[in-house]
Amino acid sequence: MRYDYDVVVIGGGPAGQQVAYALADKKRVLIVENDLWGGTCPNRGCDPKKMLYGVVEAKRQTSLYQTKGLARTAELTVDWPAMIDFKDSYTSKIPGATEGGLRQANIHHNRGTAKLLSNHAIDLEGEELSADKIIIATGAKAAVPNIPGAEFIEISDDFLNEKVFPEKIAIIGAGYVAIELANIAVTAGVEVHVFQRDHEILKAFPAEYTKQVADNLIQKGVHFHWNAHVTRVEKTANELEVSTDDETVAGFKHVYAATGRPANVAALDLSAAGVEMAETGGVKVNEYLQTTVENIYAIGDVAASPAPKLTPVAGIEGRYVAKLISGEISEPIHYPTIAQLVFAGPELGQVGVSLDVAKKNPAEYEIKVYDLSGWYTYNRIQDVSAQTSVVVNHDSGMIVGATVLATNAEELLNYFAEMIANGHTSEDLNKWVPVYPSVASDLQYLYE
Ligand SMILES: Cc1cc2nc3c(=O)[nH]c(=O)nc-3n(C[C@H](O)[C@H](O)[C@H](O)COP(=O)(O)OP(=O)(O)OC[C@H]3O[C@@H](n4cnc5c(N)ncnc54)[C@H](O)[C@@H]3O)c2cc1C
Ligand SMILES: NC(=O)c1ccc[n+]([C@@H]2O[C@H](COP(=O)([O-])OP(=O)(O)OC[C@H]3O[C@@H](n4cnc5c(N)ncnc54)[C@H](O)[C@@H]3O)[C@@H](O)[C@H]2O)c1
Repeated sequence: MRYDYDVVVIGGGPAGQQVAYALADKKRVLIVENDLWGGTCPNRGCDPKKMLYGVVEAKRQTSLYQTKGLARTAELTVDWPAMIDFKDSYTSKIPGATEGGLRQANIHHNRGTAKLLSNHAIDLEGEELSADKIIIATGAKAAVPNIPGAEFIEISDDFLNEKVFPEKIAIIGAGYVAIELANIAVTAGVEVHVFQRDHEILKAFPAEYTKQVADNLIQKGVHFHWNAHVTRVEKTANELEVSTDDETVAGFKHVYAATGRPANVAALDLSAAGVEMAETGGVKVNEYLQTTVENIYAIGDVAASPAPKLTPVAGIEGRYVAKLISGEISEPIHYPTIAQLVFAGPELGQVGVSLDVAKKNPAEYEIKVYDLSGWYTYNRIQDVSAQTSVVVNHDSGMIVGATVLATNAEELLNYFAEMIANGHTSEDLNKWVPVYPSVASDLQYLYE
């Protein structure tokens, strides 16, 4: 049977693009996108978020040097509209540049919403196209609680595009998105209220560290409403009111939902091809990222794979499926060490064996806690609360996990990720001469 394409990729985000580029020279590939080429990460996720984070972090880090040689004659303030313009100067180029890249690589690409018609056919805006293999890479979409007033609730996409200083906002949820947006807003001078249904934030991270993140945000001025089940949002004149079981808080300019990002499958009509969803959410996949239909794969945020939903993971899954399809490999996917980090000023990140796992297996692991404020770099930048907990394997003596809460924690965490992934020991550290003084040269303190 001759199909129109060897491979049709649905979704032009980080996951879908990796497959398309990796197979461009080997297969007849079509990639389709119904919104912004580039997907969530560069248009309305990681990259624009970090543009705003950079601005507010500059403000916070400047304040660390107060009384240490940096005198402030006027208050440093965030100019919200200028900050959003700065972000737009980056994001506005993304869809065009992404499409240009596909064109240059001679990858067939079409705009439109794809819908499955069978296991070998899709409908693209009324046109039927057939393919030997179909890759579902449609990402995830923010969930909005189904409560009275849901029509007034916005999501992170809206926050990142808000041109007017928002004065007072409510955020429902306390996961990654909520904490990162709350930090940006409060540092920019916005009154921020976070409504969380229990008394925990950032559940993927160890509680002793997330408590510190919450305390830092409270110190910056965030109002946490714990055990708060938001029951309705009402509009009064130009303001919004948020009601929970216990209270009503008024005066909000915006109410944002940050209550998770379920798989984006609404338009796909998965059942037409026999593709099933996993009970936990996401498109059900096996260890080859195959869905319940042999020739249809799911990758990135849309897939119910066991890895965290992050851009580098979308890339790994995309490259894996491309190699599988081109016959370069035949083994199940193997995920390397994956570092995760919340940009919360200071940042909280973890990699490798978690503290929870280490605590449950004391015969195997030892946890070493380091007060980083004594390390040269953290003393120099005056981050007096910087800390890391390192998990060491008793038998090998090697570092197998780390949690870091510090300014620019991503740097230290990336070194830990490298050490863990490659099984580096203290002797290996002595084999290179990093720039002195720097975070890398500070690593010697781990073995003193
Ligand atoms: C606010 C925010 C901040 C984030 N920060 C980080 C971070 O700092 N670090 C990190 O690693 N990750 C971060 N993430 C997560 C990261 O953005 C995702 O993990 C990543 O974008 C997943 O890539 P993907 O290709 O699977 O999905 P997406 O990037 O969502 O791409 C899927 C694409 O498919 C398209 N599509 C959907 N349905 C159809 C259809 N039927 N037909 C055609 N096209 C369709 C969509 O329009 C979209 O462009 C963040 C996410 C958010 C929301
Ligand atoms: N720095 C990063 O790498 C980064 C940043 C942002 C997002 N992301 C990715 O995006 C994913 C989605 O982020 P997220 O913050 O939307 O989800 P999340 O799963 O991290 O957090 C969801 C939060 O919403 C709460 N919640 C869920 N349903 C609720 C309801 N009905 N009412 C009240 N609260 C409710 C949960 O208790 C939790 O606090 C993350 O898991 C991560 O993979 C990564």
